[in-house]
Amino acid sequence: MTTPALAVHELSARYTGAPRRAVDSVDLEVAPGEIVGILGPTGAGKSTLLKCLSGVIPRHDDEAAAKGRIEIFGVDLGQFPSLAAITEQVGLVMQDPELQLVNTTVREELAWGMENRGLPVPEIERRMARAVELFGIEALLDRFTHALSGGEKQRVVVASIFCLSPRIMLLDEPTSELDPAGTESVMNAVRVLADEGVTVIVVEHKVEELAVYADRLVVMDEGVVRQVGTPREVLVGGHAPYRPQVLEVALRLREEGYWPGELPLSVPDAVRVWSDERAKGLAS
Ligand SMILES: Nc1ncnc2c1ncn2[C@@H]1O[C@H](COP(=O)(O)OP(=O)(O)OP(=O)(O)O)[C@@H](O)[C@H]1O
Repeated sequence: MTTPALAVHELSARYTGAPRRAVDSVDLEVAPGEIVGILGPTGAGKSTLLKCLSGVIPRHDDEAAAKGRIEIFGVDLGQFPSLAAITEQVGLVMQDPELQLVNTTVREELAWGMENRGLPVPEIERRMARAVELFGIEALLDRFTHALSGGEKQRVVVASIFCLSPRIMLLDEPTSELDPAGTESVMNAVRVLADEGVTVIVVEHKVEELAVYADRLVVMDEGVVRQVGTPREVLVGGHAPYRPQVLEVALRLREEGYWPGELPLSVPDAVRVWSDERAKGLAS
C-alpha cells in the first residue's frame, strides 16, 4: 500500500482559555497527489487544522496546545528537527496574504524563499518562470508587493510557496479575494500540481469550485469532522445545504468526461457547456 502523504490520528487542539477544542479528535488520511477540500462554517476549526498540519501548532504557538499524531509521508511531525525542515515538505498559504509578503517587489518575493534555501540561480529562475506561467503573474513581477490588490497578493503568495516545491500544499482560502477568472486560474494551477503528484489540502468557501476540482471533501463543524467523501457524496447526497443545482451540473459534467480534459472549466462554463449539449440532444 502507498504511504499516505498525510495521516492524522486523533488530532485535537485547544487555544489557551478557550471553552472548547478548536480541532477535536480528527482522523484523516490523504493520498499523494490528492486534492482534498475542507468546508465548514466560520470557526469550524479549518485554519487551526492547517496550522497543526504545517507544524505551526503546537510547536510554535504558545497560545495553543495540540495532541494526537500527524505523519508526513510516514514520518511523525515530531521527528522533524525544525519548522524549517517541515516547510521543505509542507507549504502553508495562510488566510491573510499580508502575513506572508515580506519583500519589496514580486520578483524578490518569489526568489526569497529559494535564495534562503541556497538554491542555484538557474534553478531559482526555472521555478520562478514556471510559477509565473502557472499563476499568470507575469505582469506583476516588477510591481511593489504593498501596492498589489488583495487578489494579486493572494496569487503571489501561492506562487511563492509553489516555488519552494513542497510535496504537500495547504491553502487557506487562497481565492477569497479573487474574481471568477482569478479563482479559476489558481484552481487550475492546483489541479496541474496534483496531476504532478503534489498533495493539496484547500480550505475554501467556494463550494462549486471545490465540487469540480477536489477529489474528496471534508466537512468540519465545531472542530469535528462531520463528513468525508467524494464531492457528490458530500454535496449532493443527503441533506447537504450547498446549492445543489449548480453542483449537480458541475459534478455531472465531470462524470461525463468534460473534466479534466478541457481546461479551463469554470462552473459558469460548465453550466453553459451542459446547456449547449442538452440543446443538441446529447445530454438528457
Ligand atoms: N489565536 C487564537 N486564539 C484563541 N482562539 C482562537 C485563535 N484562533 C482561532 N481561535 C478560535 O478557534 C476556533 C476555530 O477557529 P479557526 O480559525 O480554526 O476556524 P475556521 O474554520 O478557519 O474559521 P473561518 O472560516 O472563519 O476562517 C474558533 O472558535 C476561533 O475563535
